Amino acid sequence: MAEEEIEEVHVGPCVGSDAVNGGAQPHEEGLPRGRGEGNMFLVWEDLTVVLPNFGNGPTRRLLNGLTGSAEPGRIMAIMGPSGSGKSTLLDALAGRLSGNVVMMGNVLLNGKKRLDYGSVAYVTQEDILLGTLTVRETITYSAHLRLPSSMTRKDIDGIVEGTIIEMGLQECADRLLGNWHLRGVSGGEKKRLGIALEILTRPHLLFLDEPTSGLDSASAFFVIQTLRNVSRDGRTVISSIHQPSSEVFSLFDDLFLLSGGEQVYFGEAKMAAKFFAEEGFPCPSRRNPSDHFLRCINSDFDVVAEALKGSHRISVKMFLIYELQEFQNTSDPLTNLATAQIKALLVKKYRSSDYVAKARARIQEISTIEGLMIEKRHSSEATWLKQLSTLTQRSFVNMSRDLGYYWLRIAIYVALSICVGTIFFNIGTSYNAILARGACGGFISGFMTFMSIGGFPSFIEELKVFHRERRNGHYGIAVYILSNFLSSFPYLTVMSLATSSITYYMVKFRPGISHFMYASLDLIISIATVESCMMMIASLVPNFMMGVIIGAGYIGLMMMTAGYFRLLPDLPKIFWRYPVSYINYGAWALQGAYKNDMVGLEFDGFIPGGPKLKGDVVLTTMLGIRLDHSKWWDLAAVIMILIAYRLLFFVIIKFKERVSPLFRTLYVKRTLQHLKERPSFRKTSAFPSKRHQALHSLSSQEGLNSPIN
Ligand SMILES: Nc1ncnc2c1ncn2[C@@H]1O[C@H](COP(=O)(O)OP(=O)(O)OP(=O)(O)O)[C@@H](O)[C@H]1O
Repeated sequence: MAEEEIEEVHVGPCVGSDAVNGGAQPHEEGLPRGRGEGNMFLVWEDLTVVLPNFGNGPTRRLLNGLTGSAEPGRIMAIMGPSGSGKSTLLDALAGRLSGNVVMMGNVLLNGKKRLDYGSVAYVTQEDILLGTLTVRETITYSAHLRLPSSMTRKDIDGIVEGTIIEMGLQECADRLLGNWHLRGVSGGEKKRLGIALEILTRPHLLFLDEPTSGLDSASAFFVIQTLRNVSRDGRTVISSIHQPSSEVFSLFDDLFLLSGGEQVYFGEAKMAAKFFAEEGFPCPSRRNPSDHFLRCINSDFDVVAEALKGSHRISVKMFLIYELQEFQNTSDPLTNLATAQIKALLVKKYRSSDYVAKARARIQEISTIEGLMIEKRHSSEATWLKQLSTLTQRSFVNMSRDLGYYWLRIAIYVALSICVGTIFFNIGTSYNAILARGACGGFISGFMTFMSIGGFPSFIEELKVFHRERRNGHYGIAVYILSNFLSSFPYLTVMSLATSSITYYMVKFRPGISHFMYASLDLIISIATVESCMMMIASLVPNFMMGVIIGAGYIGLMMMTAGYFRLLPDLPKIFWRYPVSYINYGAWALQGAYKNDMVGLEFDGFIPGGPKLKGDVVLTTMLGIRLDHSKWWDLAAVIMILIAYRLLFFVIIKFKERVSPLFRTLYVKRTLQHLKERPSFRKTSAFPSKRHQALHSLSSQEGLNSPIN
């Protein structure tokens, strides 16, 4: 039976088709084709994505009336030339479209408009990973973060090892991924790791954006074969792929072929060659089918040919012309047609072909499969406490291995402290020492905390991982904030203790262990506050350079109004004194440090041998410090500002997550209104059917992804 089908498929003698799967269809192999626990049937109908232009220019259709479906037990390739809309289609199906584009049409999961994808995973093109961890550590931490807390460590280790073997990562399992100062694993290994992280929890629906880009053909084959195995486990796998080899192509069950946002073909991958042959473009012998399809529909070839025809200067160009001519003359009846024409012809032919009828029938069948309940669940099943301990541990390890996070700063702190110690050495209690003590305190609580900005680049890297994991629903914001604080605290303690012990004993501030402890605590909290402030800024401006500039400006402002460069009572009352100096952690930290050092001390008077000046008097009259509250209140104020910054980080992220859908709804409404007013924006669909029109009107009534009328 399978062989008969191969005969039917191989109209064009392309190489590679079914070389691996032997032409058997998964549903014939008894794979899930119907209702079942966790099975995910995805249907998209008349899917259009537009990039609105509210000016006079035309609105761009990135995708135009696409219809298709994906089923459990099968792996689908989304193929097309560069810029044809592969990533946009994946994003639309996964509900990840960027804010500036608008989607119309329906995406139905198990017959229902998607409310929550539950166990859905998305592997992006970009590798966002912590370079300081090994492959095994990365998978292990991810497993502990997401797998049920009821699982034993042994069970989790078993799953981790299984995943490492499944993705062929054994050889590099104990190598670091690598960052700016660590040489790490190869790009292909990182790609495989990215996939490993997503298949770890066996998601029911898996999207992958070009998982084989940058891989050699053997690795690409290996990756797609693994994904095919995942699909055979009853999972639905959809992957965009650029130009697979014939061996890789033959691993796919279904193919969705795109060109310029138009649907050229949707159906079984092995039938695509037959479709092309039937429409007059058979795949020549010894040509890779995917190469043939892309050559037929990639209109960039026209541009290249045009550009080359006028030029005879370089032999390479001549060679390319020859290649093109050879392709046009010898391959098949497509001969002298421009690829733009071939593409238009194929799009038109496909719409009236049997393949559409077959696909439509299957989509209808899928839609009648009783809507399976998709539980609204998170992709993590670990308890909050387990997530907190795992994240804290992972972050701590990352900080310990990333030179730029703390170690470099600790070294600079030590060096600067020695400089401060020598400059203000044994400062004493002379009249002149009053201002010197003030200056020294101002420098330590100002510049030493300012240096925390140096950890910003490393923090931004960590934040990227947080955003990726957050988007995939691995854990909440609060657990991340707390884990970041806990993991950084030991480093802050080392940094502050090193600074205060060197400066304290060299400068000879107020003696006594309690005074030393207060000075250290004041510094720890101040540095933690600056770090929290940078965290808040990073949540607003995730761009590295912008973040550093804005952060430096903000902290500079805080230094200026802390009470050293201009005494607090002398600050202009409006704005600078009230409220800026009151919400300034530096002002409170400096007041606490001055009180800690000077209350109880006695200084020489202006006239040698004259009456001594009490520290309290010096503080109030010369340094503008109010003594109506103790130094502990000052410390409490800094702690409150620290908490406020962390809360602000939480609120900003939550606000962005909650409010952006509202803005998006408004944007969609405005776009639809705009398009309604443009008669030129006509609806085209590969599958014009009464059913999807009915669905459209339904979705309009429900205020869903409304179509254009
Ligand atoms: N958010 C967006 N804003 C503006 N243009 C966009 C947006 N998303 C996609 N596009 C445009 O839509 C077209 C298709 O992009 P897409 O990334 O989906 O193509 P692709 O087939 O995945 O390309 P490649 O193979 O090169 O990754 C491109 O011209 C791209 O510039």
